[in-house]
Amino acid sequence: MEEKIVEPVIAIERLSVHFAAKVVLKDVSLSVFPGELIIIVGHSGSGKSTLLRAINRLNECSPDCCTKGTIRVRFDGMSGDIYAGSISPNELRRRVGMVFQTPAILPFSIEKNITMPLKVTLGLRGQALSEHTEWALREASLWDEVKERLRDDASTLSGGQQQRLCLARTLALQPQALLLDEPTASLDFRAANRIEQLLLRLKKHYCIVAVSHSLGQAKRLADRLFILREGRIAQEMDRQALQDETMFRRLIEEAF
Ligand SMILES: Nc1ncnc2c1ncn2[C@@H]1O[C@H](COP(=O)(O)OP(=O)(O)OP(=O)(O)O)[C@@H](O)[C@H]1O
Repeated sequence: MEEKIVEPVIAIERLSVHFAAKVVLKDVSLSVFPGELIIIVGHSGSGKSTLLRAINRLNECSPDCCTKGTIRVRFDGMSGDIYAGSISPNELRRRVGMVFQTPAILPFSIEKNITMPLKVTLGLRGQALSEHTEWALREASLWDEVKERLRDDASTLSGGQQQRLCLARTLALQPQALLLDEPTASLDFRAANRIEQLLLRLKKHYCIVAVSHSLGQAKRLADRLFILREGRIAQEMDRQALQDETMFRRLIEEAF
């Protein structure tokens, strides 16, 4: 029987990023396959957030940023090198949703945090708008907690709920990949655990690249782990290496 070749959804090749004279990423290559959850770890300042931001071209918001190398994507309705000029950053960011470390809620009600981007970006109105809003809140495992208080200000939610609201807002635009920058960093154990369970469910439908400071979290969640050191990939571990305690410790010691 012919073996089916699985193509990566995101293929990063020899990516280098500078801010003015400062080299932050050097020759980074990694691929993300369908349904994979990739975790990036590394010391503070090793370039983890810069790598995430390169995938949806957010580094370009800094005028002194220079990016070299390629990032090829294969999404429904979009394929090619995102830096080659034929893909618009806005279209790219719809397909590659990003959630930041500190929940970036909008200063409106819980409901409006979802409906506003849906109206502006997808032009939804009426019944379609409310159905899609409910779908996104369910997808982020938040609906049952907020369905009776949709008109309350989003700032009245707990930190973990705000993080899931941000995730719901990202999912509402139906991305094909998710970039998560330390999604549980500001949460207590219980709230972090809820997000972890949610990510394990979501990875069946989206490919996910997450930055984490927790090796325990990486062991629990990652299909593959990448360790960044001074802007380069110092180590890659697959699920087997992550589960083998002796190998895991040896590779971590080598890389850090
Ligand atoms: N817009 C920018 N302009 C100049 N330097 C930047 C910019 N963004 C990031 N840097 C620098 O790039 C380096 C890597 O930053 P980055 O945020 O990617 O690190 P990180 O590994 O995510 O760190 P942390 O774990 O502390 O969040 C840092 O030295 C940072 O100061």
